[in-house]
Amino acid sequence: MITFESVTKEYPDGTSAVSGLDLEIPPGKITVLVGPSGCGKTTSLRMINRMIDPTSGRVLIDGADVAGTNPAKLRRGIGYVIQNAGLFPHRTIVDNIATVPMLNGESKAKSRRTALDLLEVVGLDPAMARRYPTQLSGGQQQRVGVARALAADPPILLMDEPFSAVDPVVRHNLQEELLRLQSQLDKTIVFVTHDIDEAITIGELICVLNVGGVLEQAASPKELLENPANEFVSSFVGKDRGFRGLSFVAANGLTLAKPPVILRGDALEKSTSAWTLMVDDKRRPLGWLPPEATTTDESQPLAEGVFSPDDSVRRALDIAILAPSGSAISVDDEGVLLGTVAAGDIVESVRSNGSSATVGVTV
Ligand SMILES: Nc1ncnc2c1ncn2[C@@H]1O[C@H](COP(=O)(O)OP(=O)(O)OP(=O)(O)O)[C@@H](O)[C@H]1O
Repeated sequence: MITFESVTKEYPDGTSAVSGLDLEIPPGKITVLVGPSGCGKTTSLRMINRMIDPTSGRVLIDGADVAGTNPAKLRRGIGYVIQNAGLFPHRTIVDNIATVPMLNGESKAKSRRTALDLLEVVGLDPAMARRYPTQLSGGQQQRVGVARALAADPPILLMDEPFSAVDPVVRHNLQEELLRLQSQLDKTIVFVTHDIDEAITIGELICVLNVGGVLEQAASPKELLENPANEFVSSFVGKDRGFRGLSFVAANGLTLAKPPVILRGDALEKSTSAWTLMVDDKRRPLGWLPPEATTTDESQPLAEGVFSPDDSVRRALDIAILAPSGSAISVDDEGVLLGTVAAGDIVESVRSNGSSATVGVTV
């Protein structure tokens, strides 16, 4: 548990970066500090590892005031990841990652073995170990940054806009990767971003800060979308919070229809006015056949994907909107067809169960 007790930070020029921050950051979860530029996110984060000391108030880790711990020692137990990874340019990837274990007294050989293992953990080919940072893409460097922060196996990980410098696709992959890692590692992660979408994707607790380091709301993503505490939070969360709220509604309650189905290889007996789903011999969906199709060669691949009952209504609606047929296909764990649901029926289902902002309803 990381606790901020009435923490204030005023810089020597009089800037009030954080004022009277009271916050409890739970262990083993991802807590996101989010807010507009200059609201004191980085300042708050850096007060945890004493890169910055508060002007008044206390930051406690498991009840102990960090002010009583030697900063260098403190930082070796707290991983730190920043934008652009901040790798040492003249060290190879393996040596970048091995730095902290070596500082902690591990032998070079053992530290390098740890580093190679971590490359795999963060999804990088160990063959990259001998390269230098500039020989990696931005996303790969960011993964190395995460591996380096994990190298001493610290219980706490501080991440300051770690994925901001990469393109949206890589960013999405890195977010997914972080969630996958966290499901195995259970670290206490404090993550700074100015992007509310990123906060909602990865955060278990989201702390919305206003300029001057004022905490406007600390809540789960679902709670934040459902009940923004005030005007500032609701405008920061965005106008489409109703749609985003569907991320927290399970798709398992949607009523599925049985679409017309044709087996791959079978001849079309008669043309139909409806979209027909082509399946394989195990009833796994392969593609949509347009109305009036005369041959299965006209089938359109399922580029938009399929959803499972464990997915969210948002995912189902997204698929339905993108699908040429206007319907989303649901499959079981083996990829076998369960049924389909049209975009309009998804919306109707949500509406009849209350507005989508009333997340948590089972449709
Ligand atoms: N060393 C400093 N001296 C004076 N003022 C500073 C210093 N560092 C930060 N500030 C100011 O403190 C306020 C909070 O800065 P901070 O970097 O914590 O914000 P942030 O929310 O992380 O912003 P961003 O999203 O733009 O990175 C800002 O007004 C900033 O200009």
